[in-house]
Amino acid sequence: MTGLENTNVGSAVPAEYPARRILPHAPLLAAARGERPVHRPVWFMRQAGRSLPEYREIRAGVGMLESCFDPELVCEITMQPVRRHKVDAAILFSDIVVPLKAAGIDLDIVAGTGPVVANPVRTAADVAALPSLEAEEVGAVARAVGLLTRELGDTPLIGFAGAPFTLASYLVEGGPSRNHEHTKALMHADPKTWHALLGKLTDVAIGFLRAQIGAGVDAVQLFDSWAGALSLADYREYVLPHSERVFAEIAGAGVPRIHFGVGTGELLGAMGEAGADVVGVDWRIPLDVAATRVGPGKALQGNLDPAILFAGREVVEREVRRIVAEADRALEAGAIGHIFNLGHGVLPDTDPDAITRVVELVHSL
Ligand SMILES: O=C(O)CCc1c2[nH]c(c1CC(=O)O)Cc1[nH]c(c(CC(=O)O)c1CCC(=O)O)Cc1[nH]c(c(CC(=O)O)c1CCC(=O)O)Cc1[nH]c(c(CCC(=O)O)c1CC(=O)O)C2
Repeated sequence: MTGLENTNVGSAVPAEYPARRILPHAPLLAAARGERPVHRPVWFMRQAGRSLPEYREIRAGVGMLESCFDPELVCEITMQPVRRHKVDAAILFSDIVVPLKAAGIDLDIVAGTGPVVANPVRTAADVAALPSLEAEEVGAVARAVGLLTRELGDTPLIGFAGAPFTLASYLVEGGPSRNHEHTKALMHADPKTWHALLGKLTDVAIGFLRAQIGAGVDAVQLFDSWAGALSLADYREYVLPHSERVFAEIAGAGVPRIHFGVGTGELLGAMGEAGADVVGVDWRIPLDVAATRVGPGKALQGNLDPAILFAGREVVEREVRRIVAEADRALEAGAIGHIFNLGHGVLPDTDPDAITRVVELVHSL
């Protein structure tokens, strides 16, 4: 019993995917598909957010989750880094817990902490009581995507969802966690309940991604930010089948799929099996080494350490050049493309001008 049986895929499933923008020359989409981009694409996780004064200004007095359900505000916040940095992709301003909130789970995002869940999920009864995600509950997000596809012109829009394991960790721990002890205890002590929980969260992720794809995003990223807390054996047994189902259920949409985690150096081979087109790599492993672990036929994304942006122009330039050289060696080692990114999100106090300079440098290489 893997817990994968008779799980209904979330009802946030459009009948069919409406026509999407055709962006024949978008470097991000070309790199993801192994075609030759006109220049090396670059974007940054968390590019929309606290590093930008214009973000802090427009968010003043508006709650984080409240802002995620305001289509016009989501559109403006998403556009801010695109206008300022001239990045090769926009990433939808939302959060990994948005579909959980939309489904009716009692949680909030506490500044300086992150998502906090009122009633942590610990038992089979808690799992059985979890609500499923209905399409209309994320209608505001779909409307934001619609506004953005008109505003963005030829720049692709990346949608995203939290991966089943990372979402489960927030629900079981009740908030950010260093050791994930309640999550791992449930995983090992009650596999049946664990797989039932991940099955429900897989449906939520699929439903959230399908709502975004149906509204016109051009690529998607699955954030398994906490997967690095797991051993390879546990990742394969308790997590991979569920992440695999997310990618399989959205494969028909024909949009590039990016699979990202943090601290995943030992998991890259298994993550490569989940079925995504691109694997995001954190800064702890060189991209050419990552290419040998992920296996051939995938594009790679990454992987500048976000902290390097605080080290001054010379260091940033040296490190960007190193990563581009490692990416070119990765292409010789079987990777089909490279999307320049950080190894995790932009840190809140980053100098926005340092980010703009990285875009200019990457485009010049
Ligand atoms: O420190 C805090 O105030 C809580 C930050 C936090 C949030 N969600 C959270 C966390 C935990 C964490 O990031 O460590 C929880 C969260 N949100 C997200 C992730 C995935 C990840 O970043 O690894 C996670 C888990 C991060 C982790 O636990 O390591 C995803 C996320 N949040 C967000 C976005 C969208 C975007 O950046 O455009 C995205 C996805 C796209 C991306 O990463 O680029 C946006 C977001 N979420 C949030 C914020 C801060 C809101 C504010 O105070 O103005 C912001 C904006 C910003 O980062 O400045 C809230």
